Amino acid sequence: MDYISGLNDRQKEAVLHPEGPLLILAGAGSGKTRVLTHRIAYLIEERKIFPGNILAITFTNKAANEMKERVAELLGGDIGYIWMGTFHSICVRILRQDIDKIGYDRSFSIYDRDDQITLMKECIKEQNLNKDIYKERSILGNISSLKDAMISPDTYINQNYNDYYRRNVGELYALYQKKLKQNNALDFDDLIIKTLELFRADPMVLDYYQKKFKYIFVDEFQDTNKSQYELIRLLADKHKNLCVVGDDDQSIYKFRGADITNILNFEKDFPNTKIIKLEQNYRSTKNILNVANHVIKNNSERKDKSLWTDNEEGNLVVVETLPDSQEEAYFVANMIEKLMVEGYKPSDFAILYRTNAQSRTFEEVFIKRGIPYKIVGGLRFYDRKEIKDILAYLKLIQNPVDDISLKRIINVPKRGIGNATMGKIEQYANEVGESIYSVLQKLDDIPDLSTRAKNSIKGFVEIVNNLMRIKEQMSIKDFIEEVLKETNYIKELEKQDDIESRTRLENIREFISVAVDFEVKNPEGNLEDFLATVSLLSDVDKTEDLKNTATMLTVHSAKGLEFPVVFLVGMEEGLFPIFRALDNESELEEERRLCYVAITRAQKLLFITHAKIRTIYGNTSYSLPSRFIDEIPKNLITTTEESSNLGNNKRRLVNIVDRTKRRKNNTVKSQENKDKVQVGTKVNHKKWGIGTVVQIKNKDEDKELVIAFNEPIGLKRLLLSIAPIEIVKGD
Ligand SMILES: Nc1ncnc2c1ncn2[C@@H]1O[C@H](COP(=O)(O)OP(=O)(O)OP(=O)(O)O)[C@@H](O)[C@H]1O
Ligand SMILES: [Mg+2]
Repeated sequence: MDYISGLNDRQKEAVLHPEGPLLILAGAGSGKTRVLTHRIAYLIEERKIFPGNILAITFTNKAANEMKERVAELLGGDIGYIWMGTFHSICVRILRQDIDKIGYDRSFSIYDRDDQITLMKECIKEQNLNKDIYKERSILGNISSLKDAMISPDTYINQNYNDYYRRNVGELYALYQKKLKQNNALDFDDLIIKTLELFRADPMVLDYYQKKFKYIFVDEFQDTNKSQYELIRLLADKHKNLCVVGDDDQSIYKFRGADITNILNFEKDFPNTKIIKLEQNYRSTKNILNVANHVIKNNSERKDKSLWTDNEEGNLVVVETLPDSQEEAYFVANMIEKLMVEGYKPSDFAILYRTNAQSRTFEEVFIKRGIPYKIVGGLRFYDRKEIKDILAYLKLIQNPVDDISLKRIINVPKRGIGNATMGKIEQYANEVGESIYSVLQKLDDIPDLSTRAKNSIKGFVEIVNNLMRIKEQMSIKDFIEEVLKETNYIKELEKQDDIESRTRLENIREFISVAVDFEVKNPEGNLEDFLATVSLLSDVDKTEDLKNTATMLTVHSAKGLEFPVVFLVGMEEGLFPIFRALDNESELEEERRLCYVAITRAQKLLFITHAKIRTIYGNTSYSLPSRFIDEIPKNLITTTEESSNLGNNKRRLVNIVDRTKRRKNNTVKSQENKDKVQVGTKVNHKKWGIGTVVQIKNKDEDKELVIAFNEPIGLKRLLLSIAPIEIVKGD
C-alpha cells in the first residue's frame, strides 16, 4: 500500500522523515494524527521496522482506540506488537513487569477518584485536622499538581516549613503516599511517577525500554505535563526518534499542569529537531473554520497561525437562543430527527457540553424520542455502587493487602459486621502493622470481638479464600459470576426485587459483558489485566462502541475527534466560559482554547445553543449568552428561523424547528401516572408549582422524592403516595 498518496507535500515530508526528532506543530484538523498513523504504517511496511519497536501515546482511551483502528486499517490487519495507548496504560504495562524492583507487589491496585477520597479522609482524620479547612478534594488536587511537577512530600514540607497550612498539606501528602504503599496501590498520577522512579532505580529496566522503543510517537503533545514529558524524554534518549504532534491553540489541561514550555524544551532537549508546520485544514467547511479562527484570535498569549481550507463554504453556523435547558434539549433532538430524514446517521451527531452535569436533560429527551445515544465520560457506569462493589471484591482477591477494597465490601451484602467491629479490627491491624485481611485470618488474637462477629467474619474469610484459590481455574467471566454467587451479592439483589435492584442487576450483566468483551479482545489476559483495563476507564472517557449512536461528551473528552454535525450547547456566561474563569485572564484564555477545540470538531454543520434560564443541581438562574458567541462576526452566523425564512435550498435542512418552539404542557392528572415518576420527571405541585424530581429513594412501601422547585422554594422531600403532585406531560 502507498502511505503517502493523498497527502500534501508537508505531510509527506513528515511521513518520510528519515531519523531523528520530529516536531509537528499545526492547527486543528490539519492532519496531524493522520500523519502520525501513516508514518507508523510506513515505518513498518516500507522500512521494515518491527512493530514491537514502536510506541505511540495519546491522551484519552477513545483517541487511542481510534488510532489503533486507523493504523490497523492501514496495515490491513491488526496493530500487532505496537505499544499504543494512553500514558497511563503504557505505564501500567511497564509497572506490571517490574514494579517489584521499587518495593511494590506486581499485583498492585489502581485507585480511582473515590478510593482516593476515602483514603484522604482517613489521612485527614488521622492527622487530627479540621475537615472543614482541609477538604479532601482540594488537597488531592494539590497533591496531584505536586506529583505532576515531580515534587516529593519531603521537598514540599521543607519548602513550606513556616507555612502552617501548606506544611500540613505536605504531611497529608506524605501520609497519603504511605497509605497507598501499605495498600499496595497506586493512584493515576503515581502510574507516571512510579514508572519514572523505576527507571531511576533500575537503569537496566530503562535501558531495556530505551532499546525496545526505537520509534516513539506522542499525539496531543501540547497537553503533556512535566512528568509525562520527562517519561518520553527518558525513553527517547537512546534513539532520539521521537515524533510529537500538537497544537498550542488546543492546550486545554493547564490546570493539570500541562505546560506549553514543553514544546520549547523539546527543541532544547532534542537538538536538530525537524519542525514541520501544517496549515491546511481538511476537516471543516470554510464557515466553521472561519468561526473558529475568529474566536481564537482573541487570545493574546498565542502564536499567530493561519489555517485555511479548500473545503466547501458550507452552511452558516446556527446560533440558537432557547428559553431553558429543557427546550434546548428538545431543539437538539428535533434537529437530529430532521437531519436524519435528510440522510444523516445517528453516529454523525455529537452533543458537546462544558460540564458533565448538562448531559442529564439531553439523556431524558433522547430516551423519550428514541434517539440512540452514548455518553462518553461522565457516564457513571463505573461509579455505580454495584460495579464498584464487584470491582472491590476482585481487587481484594487479586491484592489481599488492599484494605480500602476490603472495607468497602466486608459487609456487602450485610453480614452483620458493623462499624464497631471493623474499628477494632482496623486498630489491631494498625498496631501489628499488618493488612486487615491478614489479621482476619487469626481472629482469636484480636481483642474484644463478639462470637457473633467472629462467626460472620469467618464466613467472609472462607468465601474470599476460596475464591482466591479458584481464580486461576476459570475464565474471567465465569470467575466474576462465581464471585457474585458465592458472596450472595446477586441473591440479595434478587430478594430486594424493586426497580433499583433490577437496574443494579442489569448493570451487573453489563459488567459481565465487559469481561466477555475483554476476553475476546485479550485471549491471553488474566484477571489482573482485566482489572487494570477497567480501572483505567476513567470518567474522562469510557470507551464504548459508538457505532450508530449519537455521542454526548464534554469538550475535554472530544479532543482529537471529529463529527459531521456538532451541537455545542450551554454556551452561556458562567457555564462556558466557566464561572471561575470570568475574572481571570489566563483561565479565560484556556476556556477560549477549549471553545476552539469544540468548534473545530465539526465537519459539516455546527449548532451553538444557549438557554436564557438554566437549572443545574436544582438551582435556577438567568444566563447571558457566552462572550465567545459575541466574538463571532454576525455575518458568519444565522438562526434556524432566519435560515428558514431565506427559503434557500442549501439551508433547507435547518428550517424545521418551528415545532420545537412551542411544546404544549398538558398536565395529566391521575394517580396511576405517579408510577411513572422518575428522576428527571417534571411535576406540578399544588402549592409550589413546577419542579423536577432529582432523587428517588425507597422508603418502606413508599418512595421518597426529592424535588427541585424554582427559587425561593428550592429542594423539597415528599412521599410519593401522598404528595399533591401531577406529572407534567411533554408533547
Ligand atoms: N491530505 C489529506 N487529504 C484528505 N483528507 C485529509 C488529509 N489530511 C487529513 N485529512 C483528514 O482531515 C481530518 C482531520 O485530520 P486529523 O484528525 O489527522 O487532524 P488533526 O490535526 O490531528 O486534528 P486535531 O488537532 O483536531 O487532533 C481527518 O478526517 C483526516 O482523515
Ligand atoms: Mg489529532
